[in-house]
Amino acid sequence: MEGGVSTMSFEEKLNDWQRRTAAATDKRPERKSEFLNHSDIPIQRLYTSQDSVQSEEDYLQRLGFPGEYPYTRGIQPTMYRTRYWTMRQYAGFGSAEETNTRFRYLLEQGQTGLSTAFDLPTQIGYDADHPMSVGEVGKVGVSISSIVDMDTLLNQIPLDRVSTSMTINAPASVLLAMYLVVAERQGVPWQKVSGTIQNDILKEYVARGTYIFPPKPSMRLITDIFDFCAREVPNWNTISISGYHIREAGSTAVQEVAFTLANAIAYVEAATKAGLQIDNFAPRLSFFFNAHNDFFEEIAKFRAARRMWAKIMKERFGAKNPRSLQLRFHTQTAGSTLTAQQPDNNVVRVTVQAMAAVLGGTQSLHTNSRDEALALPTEASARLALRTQQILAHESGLTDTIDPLGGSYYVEALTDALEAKAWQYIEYIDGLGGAVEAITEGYMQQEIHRAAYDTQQAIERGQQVVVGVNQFTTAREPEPELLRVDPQLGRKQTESLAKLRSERPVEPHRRALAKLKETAEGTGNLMPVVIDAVRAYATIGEICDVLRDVFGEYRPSVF
Ligand SMILES: C[C@H](C(=O)O)C(=O)SCCNC(=O)CCNC(=O)[C@H](O)C(C)(C)COP(=O)(O)OP(=O)(O)OC[C@H]1O[C@@H](n2cnc3c(N)ncnc32)[C@H](O)[C@@H]1OP(=O)(O)O
Repeated sequence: MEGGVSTMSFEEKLNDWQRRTAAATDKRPERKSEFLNHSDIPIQRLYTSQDSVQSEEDYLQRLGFPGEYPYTRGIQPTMYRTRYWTMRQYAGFGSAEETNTRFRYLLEQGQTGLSTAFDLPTQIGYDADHPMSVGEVGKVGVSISSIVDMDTLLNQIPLDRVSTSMTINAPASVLLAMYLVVAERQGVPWQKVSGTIQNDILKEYVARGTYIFPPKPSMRLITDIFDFCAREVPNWNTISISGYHIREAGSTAVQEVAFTLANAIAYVEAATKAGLQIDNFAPRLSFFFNAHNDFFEEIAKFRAARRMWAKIMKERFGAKNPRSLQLRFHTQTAGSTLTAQQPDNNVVRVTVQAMAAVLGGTQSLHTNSRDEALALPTEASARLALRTQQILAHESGLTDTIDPLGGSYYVEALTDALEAKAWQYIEYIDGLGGAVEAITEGYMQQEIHRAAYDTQQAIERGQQVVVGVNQFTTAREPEPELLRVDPQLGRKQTESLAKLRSERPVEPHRRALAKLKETAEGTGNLMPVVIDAVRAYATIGEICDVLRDVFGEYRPSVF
């Protein structure tokens, strides 16, 4: 020290602080000997400029400006200053009529997009009157067997103004066909229709389970949709490549990003191999991520995923259209973190998770309802979940500047760390021959199971606190009011299907299914023939049965 002015460099001062602090912890130890997040990334005591952006050049390379490559700070130049994310609550139960009522209620309450939950029979391509459907009709979502149900579901919903997401995978082409036929009946041109189908079969094999066909024909169905929509339904998001379910199955945040992007690479490869031009279909690929509990890790995850996708599309696939490089994603708060105990605590969890999604730059958001660990949400709890988003958008100030946590020493360091670890997985999966191979061998499944097991152990040992479950428990609380699905629905749907089958014109129906079979056996695009089958009142079960006959069914190995 000379004249009171320190001559120590920043680094020396920092090292000095580290030494002094470490010495102090000898007397008063920190809560844990090591702070590791769920992805096994060590969390330092302190982050400084040394861990973050190093220079203006480094900033331009790694962060860039919003709306510009590599999109770390967001895909839109103005983000929420121009338009909030779409508030898109996942909803559906019972009959098409009941779900239509819920849809219209949510829109009246200020929701800005729709998202459809289908029941299990619909998701695996069985009609409501199939023996496999008994006991499941309308349970986890709405029951849709034919265009008649779809017409009711979308009654008085203006399809040229409201965008609709449909969580449908193996039979995605059938539900998309139904949606387009309803639009046609409403007089809305397909050019004006917008929405998303999940259509992500690879994660069904890995984590979610509603597959029908083996990988090869499934990839064909998906590629056919990319191709058809690029020409006929240009505003339709043809796939929602989902890390959400991978995370719900117990993966880490790093695995969620890595496996999702590995699956996305497989879809792009399948489509380019089928002769599609990358910049024709890539702008309509979309993503779906989980917003879990670790606030900063989640924000970093979204930012890392965006940067990685931009690099993958530019460097690996040579995409030129900026829209092909932009990772656009929907987020849902983590269902697996909701607890049946003390359900009001879930409102707090959901708020924190939703904040992470917003600070991570999501395009669309579902906030879970407080009672979802117990049943499908009641109207009141669905409204509260929507209000949570509205409060974040309109009251919190989170939306007034772009990427408010950009430049945070910690968030930037964590973004880099997540990215580095996710690339390691992607390289490993490339080495196995890609995502389809990795899934067939059970690699992703085993990695997820290992992470899920570790979490469960940590919770059971009390190392990971779940408020109200393994700490801060209370005596039993009163049961909240729950939504119950009409137990008579299966019978009612069976009756209406019998009526449809007896009233529809026989010949067009027969011809449409014969044409579908012929096309499935050949190589033509399946979308136009599925649409014709829907127009001829073929049901989802009938269409999927034709495809089952030609394609066979997927039987998973046990991992
Ligand atoms: C758990 C459960 C289960 O397992 O069953 C599930 O799966 S539930 C799964 C539920 N899944 C979902 O709900 C998936 C939802 N996904 C989507 O909505 C989509 O795929 C999405 C993520 C791309 C979001 O699409 P979106 O239409 O809501 O939002 P977008 O961001 O595309 O915005 C709509 C239009 O506004 C434009 N726009 C947006 N923000 C700005 C801005 N700041 N400045 C200028 N323009 C803007 C966009 O470019 C776009 O126009 P243009 O189009 O012209 O560019």
